Amino acid sequence: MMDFFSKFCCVKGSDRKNQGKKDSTWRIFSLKELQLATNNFNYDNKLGEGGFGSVYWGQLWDGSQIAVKRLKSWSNKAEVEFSVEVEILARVRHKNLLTLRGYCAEGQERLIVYDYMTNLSLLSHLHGQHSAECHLDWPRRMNIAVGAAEGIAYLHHYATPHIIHRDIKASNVLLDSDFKAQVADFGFAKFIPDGATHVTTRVKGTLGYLAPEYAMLGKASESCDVYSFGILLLELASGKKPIEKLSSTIKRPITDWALPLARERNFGELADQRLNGNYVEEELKRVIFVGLVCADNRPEKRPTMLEVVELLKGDKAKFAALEDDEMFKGSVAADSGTEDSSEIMSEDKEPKQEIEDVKP
Ligand SMILES: Nc1ncnc2c1ncn2[C@@H]1O[C@H](COP(=O)(O)OP(=O)(O)OP(=O)(O)O)[C@@H](O)[C@H]1O
Repeated sequence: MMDFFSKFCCVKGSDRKNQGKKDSTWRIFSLKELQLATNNFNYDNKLGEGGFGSVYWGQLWDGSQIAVKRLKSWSNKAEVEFSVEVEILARVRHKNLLTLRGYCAEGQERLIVYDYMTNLSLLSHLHGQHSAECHLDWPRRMNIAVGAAEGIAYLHHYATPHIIHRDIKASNVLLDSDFKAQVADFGFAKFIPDGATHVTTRVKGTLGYLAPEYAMLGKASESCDVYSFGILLLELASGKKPIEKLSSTIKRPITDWALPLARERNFGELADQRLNGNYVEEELKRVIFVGLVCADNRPEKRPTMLEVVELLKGDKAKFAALEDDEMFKGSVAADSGTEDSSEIMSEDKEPKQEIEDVKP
C-alpha cells in the first residue's frame, strides 16, 4: 500500500491522449475535512450503499458539492478495491467518466471523493425513485447512450494500459446537472496488459449484465463490457429491467423480449411506454439494434466500443450492414446469437468463480 500512496501523492493523474479530457487536478483530503463536509457522515447525507460501502453527499468549504464513498470495514479485499478505483480514476480523464476529486487514507479509514452528480444514477430514473417523474425524454436518452459509449470507448481504446470496467450497469451511469452521462464505479476494473486479448479472473459484476463467456469461464475482455453496454442500451430505450420476473421462479432476459420485436420492427412496443410515443424512430431503432448486437452471446459478433459510438451517432453505411445481419431476419426460432440466453433463468444461476491470472 505504501508504494501505491507514495506514487499517487506526487502525481497529478491523467492520460492526455484523449480529446474528451477535463481538468485533471485531484488531491488528498484529510478525514477532518470530509467529516466536516458530510456532517460527520450523517445518515441524512447518505446517497446510497454499494458493495464497497456507503456514499454520502457533502459540501466543501468553497461551496462545491461532493460525493464521498466510505469503505464500510477494512479488509485486504476492500483495500484492493479502493486502490484499484483510485488508481484508475487518477489516470483517466474524460468528459463521460466520473471525476475523482481525491481520496483519504487515514488509519483504517478509506474514502474516495468525487464530484457530486445532481441527477444521481440512470437506474434511479429508469426503475428507482425518479422513475415516475419522467425526466428522461428521448433526446436525453440518446445523449446518455452516446456519452456513456464514448466514456467506455475511451477506457478500451485510449487509456494506457487499456481498461475494462467489468461492472457496466444503470446504477453505475451517473447523470450530472445537464443529464450528461458519467460512467462510475471502477472498483472492479482491470488493466489489460499490452498484447493480452483477455484476462482470466474471478467473476465480478452484476447478473443480467454478464457476458456468458465471462460468467461461465471468467474470461474478461473489452467485449464483456460491450455485452453489458448492450443490455444497458436495451434498458434505456425500453425502460425494462435486464431480467424481468415473469413469476416467482421464472425470469426472462431483456434480449429474449426485444429480439422478436426488433425482427418485427415493432418499435411502438419496444419503446419505453413512459415516452408516450415521443421518440425519433430512426434513433430508437439504432439503439435497439446496436443493443442487441452488443448483447450477442458470441463475443466475435459484438462490435467494438468505437464502432458502437459510430453506429449510435448515425453512421449510415455501418448501420445498414448491421440491419442486414441474419440476426434481424426471419423468425424468432431462426439461428441467432441470443438463443442460449432464452433458457429461462432460475434464481440460483450463479457465475462460476476462477482464480486470477493473465492470459496472453
Ligand atoms: N458521484 C456521485 N454523485 C451522486 N450519487 C452517487 C455518486 N456516486 C455514487 N452515488 C450513488 O450512491 C449509491 C451507491 O453507489 P455505489 O457505486 O457505491 O454502489 P452501486 O453502484 O449502487 O452498487 P455496487 O457497489 O454493488 O456496484 C448509488 O445509488 C449511486 O447512484
